[in-house]
This record gives sequence, C-alpha cells and structure tokens, in this order.
Amino acid sequence: QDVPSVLIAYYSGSGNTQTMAEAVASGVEQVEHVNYTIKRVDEVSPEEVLNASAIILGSPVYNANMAPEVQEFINSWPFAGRPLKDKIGAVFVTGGGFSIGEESVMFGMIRAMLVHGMLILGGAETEAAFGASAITGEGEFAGKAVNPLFVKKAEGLGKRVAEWVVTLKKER
Ligand SMILES: Cc1cc2nc3c(=O)[nH]c(=O)nc-3n(C[C@H](O)[C@H](O)[C@H](O)COP(=O)(O)O)c2cc1C
Repeated sequence: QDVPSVLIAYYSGSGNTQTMAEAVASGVEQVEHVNYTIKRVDEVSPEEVLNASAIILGSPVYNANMAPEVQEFINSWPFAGRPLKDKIGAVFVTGGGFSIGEESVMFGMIRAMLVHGMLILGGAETEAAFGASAITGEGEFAGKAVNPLFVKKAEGLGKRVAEWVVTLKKER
C-alpha cells in the first residue's frame, strides 16, 4: 500500500512505440519501491490516470503530429480542479525519419502536460533531453527492430522518472 505508481501509456500501430514502452518499463523496474502499469492509451482507465504519480506517454509520429489516439487520450484527462497538477510527466516517440516531426511531437505532448500543471522530466542522457526518441525508418535504422541505442534512452527515461517518483514521495 502507498507504493507510488508510474503509468506508461502509448499508442503503437506497427510495434515500434510498443518496443520503446517496454524499454521504459524495464527502466522503471530497476528502481525499488515503485509500481508501474503499461497500457495502450485506449486501455487506460480514468482511475489509472488519477492514481499515477507519473505518466510516461508515448506516440509514433504521424505527419509530424502525435497519433490521434494519443491526442484523444490527453483530451480525456480531467481538468477541473487540476487533479494532474504536480504529477511527473515524460514522453517518448518513434518516428520514421530524422527531423520530420519527432521533436515536435515530444513538445506537443509536453505542452499538454504543462497545461495540466505536470512536472516534466527528460531522459537520463543529454541525447534524450526532451524524452526518449527512436528513428525507425531511415538509413541504417530502416526495416529492423528498434535500435538498442534508442532502447537504452527509453530505459534511462523510465529509470529516471521512477527515481524521482520515489524521491518526491519521500519529500511530500
Ligand atoms: C500515417 C503515417 C504517417 C507518418 N508520418 C511520419 C512523419 O511525419 N514523420 C516521421 O518521422 N515518421 C512518420 N511516420 C512513420 C512512423 O512514425 C514510424 O514508422 C513509427 O516508428 C511508427 O511507430 P509504431 O510502430 O509504434 O506504429 C508515419 C507513419 C504513418 C503510418
């Protein structure tokens, strides 16, 4: 009882963002005294949103925007009374190519989290400063499983968020 929980919520059409979500989860698993739930956005209940101490949200890049399913999920978050205020928020994305939307999508999700008063964290590494991102369709990254370079960023993000969830829980 009273163990804080991280909600990892994502949409994935062809599996890449799901791979990153699972890596985020394995990062969270490295931290003690914190639970997590990993679910597709359409499977997340309103209670799971409200009860989470942190939400780590993942989307593929679709025409330089987040997937509509992810936007719909964000639009379902309760706003009256700002119940999401002071929860930790973090993001991860997968995009086909370099610089064709992944950073825009990260900031789109981060902006929405800030509207709700959430505390935003980036990943553990400088290369994951805004969250974890993976390129899945260009050059050497095309046609393969998500590269370990990107998987590691997702793990680092999950671990960092979990560590801060535990730290903030002690402080409050
Ligand atoms: C409809 C559609 C639009 C896309 N638009 C972009 C885009 O604008 N920029 C980009 O980098 N990748 C784009 N992609 C590629 C996906 O973002 C990429 O394949 C991603 O890894 C898919 O994630 P998923 O396997 O979790 O569905 C698009 C893919 C689809 C299906």
